[in-house]
Amino acid sequence: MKKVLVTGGAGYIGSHCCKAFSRAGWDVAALDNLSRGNRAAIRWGHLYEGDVADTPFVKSVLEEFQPDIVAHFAAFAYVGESVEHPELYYANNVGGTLSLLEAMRAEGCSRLIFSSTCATYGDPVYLPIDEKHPQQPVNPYGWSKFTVERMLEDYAAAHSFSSVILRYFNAAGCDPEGEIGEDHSPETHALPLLITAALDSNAAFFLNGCDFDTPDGSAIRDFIHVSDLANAHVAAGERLLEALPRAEAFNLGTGSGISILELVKAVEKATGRTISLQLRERRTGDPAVLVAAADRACKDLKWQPRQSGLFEIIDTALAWQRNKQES
Ligand SMILES: NC(=O)c1ccc[n+]([C@@H]2O[C@H](COP(=O)([O-])OP(=O)(O)OC[C@H]3O[C@@H](n4cnc5c(N)ncnc54)[C@H](O)[C@@H]3O)[C@@H](O)[C@H]2O)c1
Ligand SMILES: O=c1ccn([C@@H]2O[C@H](COP(=O)(O)OP(=O)(O)O[C@H]3O[C@H](CO)[C@@H](O)[C@H](O)[C@H]3O)[C@@H](O)[C@H]2O)c(=O)[nH]1
Repeated sequence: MKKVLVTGGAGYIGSHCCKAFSRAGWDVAALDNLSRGNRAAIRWGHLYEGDVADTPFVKSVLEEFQPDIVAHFAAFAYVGESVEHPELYYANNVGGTLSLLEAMRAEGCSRLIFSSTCATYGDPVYLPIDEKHPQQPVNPYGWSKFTVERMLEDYAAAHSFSSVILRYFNAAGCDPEGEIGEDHSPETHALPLLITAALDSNAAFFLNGCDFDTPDGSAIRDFIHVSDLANAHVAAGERLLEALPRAEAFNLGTGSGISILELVKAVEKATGRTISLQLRERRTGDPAVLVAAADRACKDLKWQPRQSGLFEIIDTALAWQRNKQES
């Protein structure tokens, strides 16, 4: 049986990937320190509880589980926090990944899927953004992920590492079967906060800037359903088993941009409620528009977003949040 070790497997995207790999017949184990994840999200395979930066621990996990590949999600992932505390991002995202790579090298495991981001591109110089677009991050989070991408290219050249770098646009939505979802504390992402503002009449949604150079003044993002992202990882895993020592990058998005104000209206429509909207300053490090060209993933990974219609994204996220409120 093919085996995948999922770092960050108790987190939002990592847990959905554990489910997708398991469904596809892989033996799955998660490695997570639960700093930002949830034990309840571990439903497919064993949890090795610990830190990716703990090299002896990671080596012992690799030795015991003997994965064919590692899917590396464990990281800090908030743009705003990275601007205020860059040290956390360089330590965990860059330092943690370096420790992981060294543990893998010591144990003879040389295939990795890496969770990267459209935040490595910075402010777009053309749209939609393809993989050849210049990478000029505008926040420390983006720089931390860009640095790891460079590390993976160097490890491919020097140490025969094979990696697939997946640059996600905005992950959203929840498992359509309701088994897992998005559970951050505190939550900072636009869609779950909008749903909370719709369901709870005491909550408001704070719009970060309405003076972007976009048709309605709010930022535009490319929302991709988390289950579509998960399926791309399974395709990447299969490709890695055959791969040459190189680092290949793929964008994962839909190619359609949605403004945050359009998202507000769509959540109001889905819930039948009015959202109390308050304006505040732009968040530092926030590009106006991020929209993907994902043709390379469609061609080489034979991947298509199939569940990323806005209705489906909101519907699955809403079902998850309603269920959480009731339990
Ligand atoms: N959410 C998005 O829209 C998005 C977009 C692009 C890229 N990404 C990337 O995808 C990955 C997953 O994002 P997410 O939204 O699921 O985040 P998340 O915070 O829900 O999950 C991250 C998981 O990693 C764990 N973790 C963090 N540091 C660790 C460490 N040092 N050792 C062990 N475990 C550790 C946390 O406990 C958590 O369970 C991240 O690498 C993120 O940068 C996310
Ligand atoms: O209360 C809020 C929350 C968000 N936003 C705005 O909504 C947009 C989307 O924000 P958010 O949902 O926080 O996503 P991003 O900041 O785009 O970051 C996510 O998407 C990135 C890719 O774009 C990933 O790299 C990150 O890990 C992930 O957190 C941004 O313009 C935010 O300023 C608000 O206006 N109010």
